[in-house]
Amino acid sequence: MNEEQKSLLLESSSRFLLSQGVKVSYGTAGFREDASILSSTVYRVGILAALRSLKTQSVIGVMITASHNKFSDNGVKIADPNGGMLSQHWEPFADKLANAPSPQQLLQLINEFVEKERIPFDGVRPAEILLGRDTRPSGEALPEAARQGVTSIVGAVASDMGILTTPQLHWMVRARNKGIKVSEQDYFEQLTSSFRCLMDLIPTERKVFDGVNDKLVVDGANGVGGAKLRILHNLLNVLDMEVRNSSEDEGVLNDGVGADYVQKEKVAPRGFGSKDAGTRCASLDGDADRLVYFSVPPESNAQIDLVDGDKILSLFAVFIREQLSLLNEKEDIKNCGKARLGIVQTAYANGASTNYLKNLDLEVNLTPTGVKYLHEKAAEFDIGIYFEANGHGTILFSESFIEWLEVRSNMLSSGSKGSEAEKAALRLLAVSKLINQAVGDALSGVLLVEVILKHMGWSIHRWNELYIDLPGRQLKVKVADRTSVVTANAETVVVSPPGLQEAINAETAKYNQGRCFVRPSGTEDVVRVYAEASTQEAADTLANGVAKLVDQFLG
Ligand SMILES: CC(=O)N[C@H]1[C@@H](OP(=O)(O)O)O[C@H](CO)[C@@H](O)[C@@H]1O
Ligand SMILES: [Mg+2]
Repeated sequence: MNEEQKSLLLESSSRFLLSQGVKVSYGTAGFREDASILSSTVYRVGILAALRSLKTQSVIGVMITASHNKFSDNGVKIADPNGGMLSQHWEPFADKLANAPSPQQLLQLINEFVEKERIPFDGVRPAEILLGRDTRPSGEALPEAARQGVTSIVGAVASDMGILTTPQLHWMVRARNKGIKVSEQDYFEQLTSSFRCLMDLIPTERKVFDGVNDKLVVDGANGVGGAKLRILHNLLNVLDMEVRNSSEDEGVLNDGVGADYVQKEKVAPRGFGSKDAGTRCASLDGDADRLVYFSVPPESNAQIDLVDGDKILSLFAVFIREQLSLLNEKEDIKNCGKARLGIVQTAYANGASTNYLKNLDLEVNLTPTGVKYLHEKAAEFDIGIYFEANGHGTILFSESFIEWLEVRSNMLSSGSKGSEAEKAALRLLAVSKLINQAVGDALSGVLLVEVILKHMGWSIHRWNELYIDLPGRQLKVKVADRTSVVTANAETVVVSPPGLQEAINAETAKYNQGRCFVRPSGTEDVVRVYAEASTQEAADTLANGVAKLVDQFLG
């Protein structure tokens, strides 16, 4: 770094001093804190993004959101060149940068990192950053802090893309680096055209819908997703859809609404009740990267029927598998049998979903919690489908498989127009354009679920009956130091403290179909306990028993 660069950094960072006593961490999904203390963090993430852009010589994204956290929080995360999460390799530097106590120490850190990573400054393409934010009022001022961070690197440019869902921003970064147009209109255009293509390819004999009514009602968590879904709905003009909880005029963001609340509490969000009994309902989270479905029972105090991320994954897997087997039926393209379809879940996936998928002869992989791990694993397959139980997930298509599909669909259409194999190839191509290839995206997820249900002729109840969830319970245990819990085998086994896993095993063995694991949360200061068993009562007792063990070993 030359002297001009150093003095620019010193000068601008003196305007964003760290609040006293604040220690932030990049965590599972970026920095999240009370919005009032975030401007220095966002400023520093601006610097980080510009450095990442120089290093990768690509466009980088900065998204200001705290997803499902409470209204008064906000947060910031980075989208890497392919639209995915920030490389894990850079996370320790992100932590150090955000916590550097003074401008001088900040400068020293940056200088050392630039040397170590050999970040090029001269004679290279200047850094370019896309900024996005959700609808939180605290997000109005924060993009300016990010912009000042970005422009404290000489020549760097920040483009403010305005209010977006997290997946829209990730989509734009990915598209920009592939040389594709990146406006919000382009995003909507890609989603609507691929959705229409899938609708046109629905087999005519299946167009009968076995549900009582075909209407979908969506809970927008009073966040950014509801308003965007309304736009999409108007553009499509073919879906019978009502969007509720779509802005702060209707209620507080994430307060008794949203996918996180619905999935964790297993209750209907505010604004939904027995009047919706039997109707297909869905819920987005605060920044619209998670999606769950549910239906409300007629009795007002009964539990909702939750159709979670595992079941969305299963629906997608059934559909993709059907298309691959249609392709296989065509004698001359048996090669597609080589297409590797992989499923990726975490240990939180309901055991019944994993059994169901394995019984379909699918390869199921487990990774640690956090989308960055699932995404990485799914990218190893020709088609990789990943979902967390909480509704964050997507379907990844490898570049080579897409090329193969394009060639095949062209060959097929010259030979046998309108064959089943050709339609299957076209459907898979349309899915690859509809479903977000960068991150889980509730808007594209809703459209894909809706069109697959129509394709299958399934109601939400038929879909929910793919398998019956095993009763489960999740608990949080507050301990002195959660980092003293060390796990292995995709977080299913505790290796430290010694003796804890043996005690968990002994407890779990007492229960029919018992399964239990514990791990330190990456976003909250707690150890999480997850238990499953053949009855709800047994799952509850197992979870409570293991929570006590955690307390005894670590309390
Ligand atoms: C059990 C659970 O839902 N864990 C969530 C939660 O992570 P924890 O590390 O468990 O706090 O937040 C992550 C980020 O949103 C999400 O990826 C993950 O699935
Ligand atoms: Mg989210």
